[in-house]
Amino acid sequence: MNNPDSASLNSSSLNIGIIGLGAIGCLLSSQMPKGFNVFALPSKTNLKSVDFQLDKYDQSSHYSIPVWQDERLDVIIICCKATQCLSALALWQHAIDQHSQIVLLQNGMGQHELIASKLPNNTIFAASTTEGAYKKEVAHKKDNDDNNKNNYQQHIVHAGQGITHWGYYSGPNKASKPTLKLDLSQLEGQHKWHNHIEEILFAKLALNAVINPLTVKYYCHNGDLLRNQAMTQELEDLCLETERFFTAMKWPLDFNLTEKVKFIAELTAKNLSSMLQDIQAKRETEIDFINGYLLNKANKINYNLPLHQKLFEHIKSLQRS
Ligand SMILES: NC(=O)C1=CN([C@@H]2O[C@H](COP(=O)(O)OP(=O)(O)OC[C@H]3O[C@@H](n4cnc5c(N)ncnc54)[C@H](OP(=O)(O)O)[C@@H]3O)[C@@H](O)[C@H]2O)C=CC1
Ligand SMILES: CC(C)(CO)C(=O)C(=O)O
Repeated sequence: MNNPDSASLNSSSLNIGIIGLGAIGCLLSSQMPKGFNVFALPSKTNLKSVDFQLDKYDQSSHYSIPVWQDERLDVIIICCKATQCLSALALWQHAIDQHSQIVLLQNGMGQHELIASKLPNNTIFAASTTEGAYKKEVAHKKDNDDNNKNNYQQHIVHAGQGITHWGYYSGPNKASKPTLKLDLSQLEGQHKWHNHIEEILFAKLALNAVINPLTVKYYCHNGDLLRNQAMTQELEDLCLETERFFTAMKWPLDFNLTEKVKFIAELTAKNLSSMLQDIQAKRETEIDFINGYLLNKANKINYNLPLHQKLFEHIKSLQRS
């Protein structure tokens, strides 16, 4: 289902800002139709544009997204990691006015509450994607001092097609169920409006909280979790602990978690989880917003999650080393 009311808005006159031009931010900006006014809000504020090559369906295309100058932004989509949301907001706070709709597009949970508390007058939406994309390399960096134009060239690979769900999260006019100004039907790829986006966020959280830390613990591809009896047993135990906690919290999970985790691990058998990729690249992981989010909520009701706790401490110790 598409966002019901947005089609009546003239999307081409909208100004869309994208904070975080990494793998998903670049992919999403490439999915905006020509004629949309899309502006980049990257981590390097001195750029004039963010330029990237995107490989998808065996084709390479080049994109150049102008960096936001002072345009009024109707919709701002935050595409950085959950851990980076607060600093990204601080960096680009001046680009946000109270009419800007904010969309958070990350794995994990907790960042929505943090951002909503910083922007109580803005309507917040959440999005979650099963698309797969990665940054191949920084091909080159051009500095043209003559016209003071700096371009930062990235190479993004769209590795797996998926679906992006969008939905209302929070805001000052909750009762009126505000709709997103962006008409999702005009975007390339699969984009769907969801009336209860928390369901999607919680489902992704449960999957990530099992697959990601286990692949780090065993330093393995997703599918390898199912090739060893002891590892599979641990995966099943972790699924059970997670499912029981979701039930205790009355969080939605309308599928059998063990079956779903096994299905996704098999479907993505040759993939390295995003958490393992972060560990390998010595980047901060999203553990605080995945297993850490569960532990935080569990602490508040004196609920024990021993398996999550152990994995959390393990990943944290790896991050420190
Ligand atoms: N990649 C994928 O296939 C998938 C990713 N996701 C989720 O999507 C989210 C984004 O992931 P992904 O695109 O892979 O991550 P990336 O690391 O590729 O991109 C994050 C981007 O945010 C930028 N950024 C960091 N801090 C700031 C800041 N203060 N202001 C502006 N920009 C900032 C980074 O810039 P810099 O590099 O300069 O720090 C980087 O370009 C994550 O939550 C991830 O879990 C979900 C499904 C699939
Ligand atoms: C579902 C999974 C585990 C697939 O790799 C993922 O979303 C991730 O790596 O973050």
